[in-house]
Amino acid sequence: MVRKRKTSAILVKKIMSYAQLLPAHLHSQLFKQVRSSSFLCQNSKTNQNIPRRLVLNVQADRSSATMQKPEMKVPHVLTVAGSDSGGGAGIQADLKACAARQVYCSTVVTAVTAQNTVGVQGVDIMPEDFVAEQLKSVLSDMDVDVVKTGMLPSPGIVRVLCQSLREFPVKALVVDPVMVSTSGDALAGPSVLDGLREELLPLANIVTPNIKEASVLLGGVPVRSVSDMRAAAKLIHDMGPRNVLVKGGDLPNSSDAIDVLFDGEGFHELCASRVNTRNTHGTGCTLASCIAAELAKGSSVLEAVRAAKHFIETALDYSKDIVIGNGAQGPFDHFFALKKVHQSSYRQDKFNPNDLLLYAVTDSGMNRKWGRSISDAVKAAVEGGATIVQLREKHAETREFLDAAKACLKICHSYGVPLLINDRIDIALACNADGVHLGQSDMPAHVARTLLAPGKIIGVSCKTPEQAQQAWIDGAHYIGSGGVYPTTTKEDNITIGIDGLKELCLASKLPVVAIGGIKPSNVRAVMEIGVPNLKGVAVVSALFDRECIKTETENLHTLVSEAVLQKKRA
Ligand SMILES: Cc1ncc(COP(=O)(O)OP(=O)(O)O)c(N)n1
Ligand SMILES: Cc1ncsc1CCOP(=O)(O)O
Ligand SMILES: [Mg+2]
Repeated sequence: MVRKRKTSAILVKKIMSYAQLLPAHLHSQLFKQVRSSSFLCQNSKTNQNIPRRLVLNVQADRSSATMQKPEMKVPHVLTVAGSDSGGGAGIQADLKACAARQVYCSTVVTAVTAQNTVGVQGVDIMPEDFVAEQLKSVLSDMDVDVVKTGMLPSPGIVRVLCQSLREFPVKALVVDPVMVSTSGDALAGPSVLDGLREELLPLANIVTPNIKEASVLLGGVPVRSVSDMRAAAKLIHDMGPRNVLVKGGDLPNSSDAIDVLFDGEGFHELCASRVNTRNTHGTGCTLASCIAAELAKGSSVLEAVRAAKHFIETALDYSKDIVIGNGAQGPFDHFFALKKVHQSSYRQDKFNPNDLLLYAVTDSGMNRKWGRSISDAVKAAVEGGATIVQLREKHAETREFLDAAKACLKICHSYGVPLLINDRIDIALACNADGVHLGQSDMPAHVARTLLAPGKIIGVSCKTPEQAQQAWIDGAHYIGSGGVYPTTTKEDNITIGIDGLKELCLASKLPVVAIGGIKPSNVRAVMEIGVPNLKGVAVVSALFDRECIKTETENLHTLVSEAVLQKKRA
């Protein structure tokens, strides 16, 4: 009896999947036959049971009813790199990074290294003809979106790669100019440099040198500070790549991992917390592969770089205590998201607490006063360096709010900045915003969590340690706390002062952003309260009730970044 029920469940499943392959007009035939008793026969090739009469009908009907083939384009990165027998870097890191970012990855192997956590014991370089053959195999057949390069150990390999890229153009090229392994062993000699500089870099959308590689690319110019990194990024940009990301992870005397991105017009300084761990082997390969994966999915360069940096920071933090190998530098775990050990995964997914640095909160009254649309105001704020935006449109009609939210989402995402909606979960759901900000009288965060997709950000306003404790239990990602100073933006708002803010921060594990009356003259005093989970300031009038939003945002961004750096140095 039990067996019979099991069998029929399997058959129903099979029939349903078979139905998906058929043109719609054959579905009714299939289901009619399912009800009759003699509907199964064996397919001679696959030995699978399939509906008998339907097979005959499909054969008779071939000319008009071709089998429907469901087509789904899979984002695809091709990595052209060396194999690391230890599995931490090279091709192996690239495969894991792309898999973790849900992107398909094909591989062209340029060299095989004998390598472990101690160092590189041997390198066998592939003949350039065979690299060319691998490139042709993949590029002539598969729909590759982005090519990412790692170890290119001979000038001939650089040459055949450039020839292949000209023959089979792709959407983007990410060049990680790998020259030295993390253990200090040389992986590409000076003979490769000319080809890299003259042939490959002009084809690249982005090149990602660390400070040592930037220095080598520039013929030995020292790169020792953030301002050296900016100068180096500009000079490397002159070699032809559209974007240059100089990675400052090895900068001396820096408690943060600061990278500089130059896009030919302006600089973006991207800051991530330095994770104290030995397990950093493969971070360069992984970062470049994540950037490639995000570009393959359609992100902008800035968005891709931000997402990749956040991925690395989270992976390093998750893996900081794992032990693989006996050497000085171990690999890390790319698949932290599969292991729900840390916190529940939604708390980590999309949210980067560093994004709270300069939180721009809009106000419809102020935009009306200055004759600006919501999207123009938001554009100016993100151009000026706002790191997260909240639409707080208390008087907007639903449709107007939704249209504005959609437009703002496009703008924010093109700068890699998350967009949250104040109060209105319906608007957040309808425009697929990155999350919501909720007050004490809004929907409780744990209920909002059940409505929003996993990974969407939830912020909660709190004035007291008890409210902060509840926000943590409810699964909030961050707390907005204030008014720190008196404000006219929010009626009847109780001021908690610097002391109230500090007390709340100390009582919570969650990242906190301070709000209420914050402006250039007091931002330093707020950030100086000396608690690690105070991540930034949220501001309405000091940005949106001013003549030039972009200038005010730039100014405040500089002040708050300086305050954070100083806090870290202290
Ligand atoms: C970042 C941030 N913090 C606090 C608030 C205030 O939210 P709430 O208490 O719900 O008040 P309204 O903004 O809805 O008036 C906020 N909006 N953002
Ligand atoms: C929304 C909100 N919540 C607490 S204070 C405040 C208003 C902040 O506005 P401003 O930055 O203009 O003081
Ligand atoms: Mg509210």
